[in-house]
Amino acid sequence: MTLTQSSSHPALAVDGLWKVFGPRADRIVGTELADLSRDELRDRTGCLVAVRDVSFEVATNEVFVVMGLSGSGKSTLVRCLTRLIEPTAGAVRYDGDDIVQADARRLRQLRRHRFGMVFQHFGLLPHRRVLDNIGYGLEIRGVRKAERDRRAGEVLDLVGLSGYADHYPDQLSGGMQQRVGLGRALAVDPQILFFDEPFSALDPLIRRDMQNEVVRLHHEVGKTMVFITHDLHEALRLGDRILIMRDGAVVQIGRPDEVVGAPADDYVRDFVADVPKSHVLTIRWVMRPVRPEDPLDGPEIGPDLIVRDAARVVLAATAPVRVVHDGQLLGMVDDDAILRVIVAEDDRRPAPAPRDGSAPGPGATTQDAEAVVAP
Ligand SMILES: Nc1ncnc2c1ncn2[C@@H]1O[C@H](COP(=O)(O)OP(=O)(O)OP(=O)(O)O)[C@@H](O)[C@H]1O
Repeated sequence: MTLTQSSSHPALAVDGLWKVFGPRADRIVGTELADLSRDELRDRTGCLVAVRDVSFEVATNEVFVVMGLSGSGKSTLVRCLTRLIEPTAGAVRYDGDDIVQADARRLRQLRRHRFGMVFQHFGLLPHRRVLDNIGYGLEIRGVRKAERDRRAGEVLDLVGLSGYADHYPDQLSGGMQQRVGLGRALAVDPQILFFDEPFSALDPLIRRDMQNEVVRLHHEVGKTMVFITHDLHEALRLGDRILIMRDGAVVQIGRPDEVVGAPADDYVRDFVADVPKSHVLTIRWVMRPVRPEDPLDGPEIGPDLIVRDAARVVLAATAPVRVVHDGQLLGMVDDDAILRVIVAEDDRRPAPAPRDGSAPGPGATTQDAEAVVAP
């Protein structure tokens, strides 16, 4: 998971997307009615705005996570992306092809050939073996049985279910059933995989296992993934970038370190308050400008190294560590900067502001930089 920002040719581009439930929903979009409170809007029109003018892009091979509390509109959003729910307004483009404008035939084609979906309730066919469940999408595409079984067999190994081809879903644990769901989505070799809270029903250990599985699969097959969750830790673990939603609208889109290091508002700040910052923030967030008197013979590290992973090198060094990218010296890191982040995780009392004018990460405010070291 190395991609951190959208490329010029995104796999998915969402532009001004709205979903309003209720009668004559399109009269709400972009008017002052949409600014009414939820209750007022319901009383006056019988409508509810579930997705509010949402725009974002997902780069090819990116893992893009949509996160928000229950009712914030995540499921509605992801269903609009494949038109399982009909958007009220806006565009959803795949390689430039707007799915909102697609006729029924084109829509079917897109769904069969481009998308894979993994939901919380696995939706497995109970009377079919694991192998046949995994091959189901290929069957719908009209792929012959021998080829289906060959491909399903490959995917079976990929999702860690070797030896379970002939089992039936009810003979498997929840985690294993979700592996079948994952396998079924992967078997058709989709361009984009959509996950709608796929692991919410699993117990925490299995859930972690499955998250690792997604990370591993992403490394192996390198798919574009859109992942919905209400769990911040899941979002931070999986996402190249995270979109945070509230009341149907986008509150922030950023890399995990940006969301944790520079939360857009109090809503996000609350979300990330308990995140161990050294596990998420990169060296970029704690380095300071180079001073003329700095010795330049210390060790060298990259700016995107996670603070926790850099701690050993920095704390063992006898000179300040140089932060270098593409041969360019970006800044320096001292023991202090590392310790401030780590100590702040144990001790949430206000700590002193940085003494050395440490450079906060890209786009951060002074307040954000202080929040990083002294939450
Ligand atoms: N078919 C529908 N008709 C009317 N309102 C709906 C419909 N589906 C969802 N909503 C409302 O839209 C809002 C967003 O719901 P949605 O399920 O997308 O949120 P969510 O963030 O996915 O929540 P959860 O995590 O609980 O599933 C909620 O207020 C919900 O009650």
